[in-house]
Amino acid sequence: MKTQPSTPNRPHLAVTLGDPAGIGPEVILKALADPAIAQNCQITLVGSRKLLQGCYQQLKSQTAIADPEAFPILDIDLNQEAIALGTGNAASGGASFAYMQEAIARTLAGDYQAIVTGPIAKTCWKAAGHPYPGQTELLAESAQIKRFGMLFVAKSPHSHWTLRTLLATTHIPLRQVPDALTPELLTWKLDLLIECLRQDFGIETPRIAISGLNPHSGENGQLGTEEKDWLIPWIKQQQNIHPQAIIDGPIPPDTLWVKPGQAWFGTATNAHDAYLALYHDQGLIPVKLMAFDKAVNTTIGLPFIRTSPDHGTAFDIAGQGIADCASMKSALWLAAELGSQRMIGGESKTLQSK
Ligand SMILES: NC(=O)c1ccc[n+]([C@@H]2O[C@H](COP(=O)([O-])OP(=O)(O)OC[C@H]3O[C@@H](n4cnc5c(N)ncnc54)[C@H](O)[C@@H]3O)[C@@H](O)[C@H]2O)c1
Ligand SMILES: N[C@H](C(=O)O)[C@H](O)COP(=O)(O)O
Repeated sequence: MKTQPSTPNRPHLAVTLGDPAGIGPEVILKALADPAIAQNCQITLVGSRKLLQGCYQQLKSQTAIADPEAFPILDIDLNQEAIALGTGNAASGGASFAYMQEAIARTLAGDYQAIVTGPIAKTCWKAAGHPYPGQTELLAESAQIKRFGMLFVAKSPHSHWTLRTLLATTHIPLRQVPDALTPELLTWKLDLLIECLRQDFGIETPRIAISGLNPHSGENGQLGTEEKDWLIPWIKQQQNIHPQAIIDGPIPPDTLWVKPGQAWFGTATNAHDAYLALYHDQGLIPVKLMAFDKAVNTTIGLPFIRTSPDHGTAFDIAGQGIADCASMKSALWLAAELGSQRMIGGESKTLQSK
């Protein structure tokens, strides 16, 4: 398939279908039923044409859904017979991995400015012989990037305030978290976050809140010593290193989320521009509680833009036509917005009809 060149300020997005047994194809076609998205970017679908057509035929009578033939399709048809909606397996994992590989290779070759990924199941990748912790790590490895981050971005429909949460550690067992957290790790995660807030979100003097690890941030060593031993001195050091940023913390991990919760519902105006959570569920429980239907998983530090919905494959509802496409829509919007900003050299550009 020949790819079209990107037109000025209208970035070209490669949209991978995710696990073909999950809700990825459904939420992508539902999101693309909104014509405003394609006004602001070019879309190429990466995955099985047959699967997309099947999804469209099955759901077109019951819901607003885009005809996949309205978009270029990079057709990758792999062992279709072994794939059953709602049951992820090695075949579905192998297919979603192949979609990603193709999208990444073409993006690195310059065909696309961004990759928007449908959800995959890590167990299915493992069953197919690809034991990556997630798509994030495959993207970073393929781009030969060692320093990258998982940032969740969600715009409140109530107040229009934006919640940004970076996870310092991601897909590791909880038991390993305290050992994985080091001043070195947090230093480059914070550097990456500050750079991203400036470059992609136009926030020159970002206010960042950093979570503690232990209950009440250790209560002066009584409930855990990481804060006293190194986190508090490290934060003081970072405040000196980054005079153009305001860095607060460690804030006790429970109360950290009170202000963003209020800002989300419009009852506080002084929440931080970004939050650095120390582990996966410390950051993602509040994000998904507030914004499961809005949040976008963004990989920062890559040479291209990557966004994804915050939800997973939802095998339990695949094929029923009831999957909510709002998070996928937000992922497409954010990729288009960040892509067009980078194309015009970092100047902010508001998208049409958002
Ligand atoms: N972007 C990604 O690739 C991504 C993100 C999160 C989880 N995952 C993976 O997905 C798999 C399943 O994870 P899980 O069960 O923890 O989370 P999940 O998000 O797939 O499902 C959690 C619950 O939310 C519901 N749900 C999810 N998305 C929905 C939508 N758009 N509309 C309506 N209901 C929705 C599901 O039906 C389920 O009840 C795992 O393998 C996980 O690693 C992938
Ligand atoms: N931790 C993410 C979430 O819960 O939404 C998700 O699993 C990310 O996975 P990828 O690395 O595949 O984007």
